[in-house]
Amino acid sequence: MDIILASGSPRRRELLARAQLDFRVLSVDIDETPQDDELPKDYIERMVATKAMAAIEQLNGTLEIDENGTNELIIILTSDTIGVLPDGKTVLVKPTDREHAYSMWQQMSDNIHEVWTAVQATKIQRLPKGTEHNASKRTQAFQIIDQQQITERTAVTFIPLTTEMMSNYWDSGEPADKAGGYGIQGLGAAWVSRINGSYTNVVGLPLAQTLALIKDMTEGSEDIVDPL
Ligand SMILES: Cc1cn([C@H]2C[C@H](O)[C@@H](COP(=O)(O)OP(=O)(O)OP(=O)(O)O)O2)c(=O)[nH]c1=O
Repeated sequence: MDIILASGSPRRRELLARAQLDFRVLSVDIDETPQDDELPKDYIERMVATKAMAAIEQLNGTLEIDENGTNELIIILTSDTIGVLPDGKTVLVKPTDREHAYSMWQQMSDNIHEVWTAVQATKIQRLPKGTEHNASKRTQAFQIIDQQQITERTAVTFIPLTTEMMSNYWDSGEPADKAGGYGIQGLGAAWVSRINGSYTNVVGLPLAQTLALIKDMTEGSEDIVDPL
């Protein structure tokens, strides 16, 4: 069973590598803009599903890699991390600029927010040669045979933040590509007084839960993946 981590996040790659299983990485690029009034649950589930479809599209474009018909079953892992404010509605994504980061941090200062990471495992099978079909002029070489999603939540408490702290942190460059504009694994750790829940979930991939998902999806098959 091939495992593909469809993610451009170096953090996710590092976390999954700790499980010592073989996997390939594919970068996907999708529009991550939340829709108006989209609830966190709807947004995060839409994100992991859209990333999975984008990954399958990319695989369709690289047919020659699997031309000899080996590795017919593939599990694609996609993931998305957001912050959610105590109102249960406000989604914290990656900051678009300094002002956006400040406005998120002001709401997180001296407060508890949740970090949610959703993971989707999509099991696909390569169609036998000659049975690929055309949909919207693109050759579909795979069919989805199973897909499961999990969402893990971790409560994170921030210390009170001053404007100077926010300014210095933004200037470090660390916040730009991270949900809620901070990295608990980096300088952002100094702002976190407490967490309740999975640490790896905050960093972007709840490792134990992701491995359980992979195991569950491969159970009963010839090559069950049982990491560590
Ligand atoms: C809260 C928090 C988030 N993050 C990161 C995890 C995710 O990489 C990122 C949220 O953006 P995502 O859209 O979830 O992921 P991504 O764009 O980095 O990667 P891809 O979509 O290709 O899988 O924020 C941290 O690294 N540390 C933290 O403490």
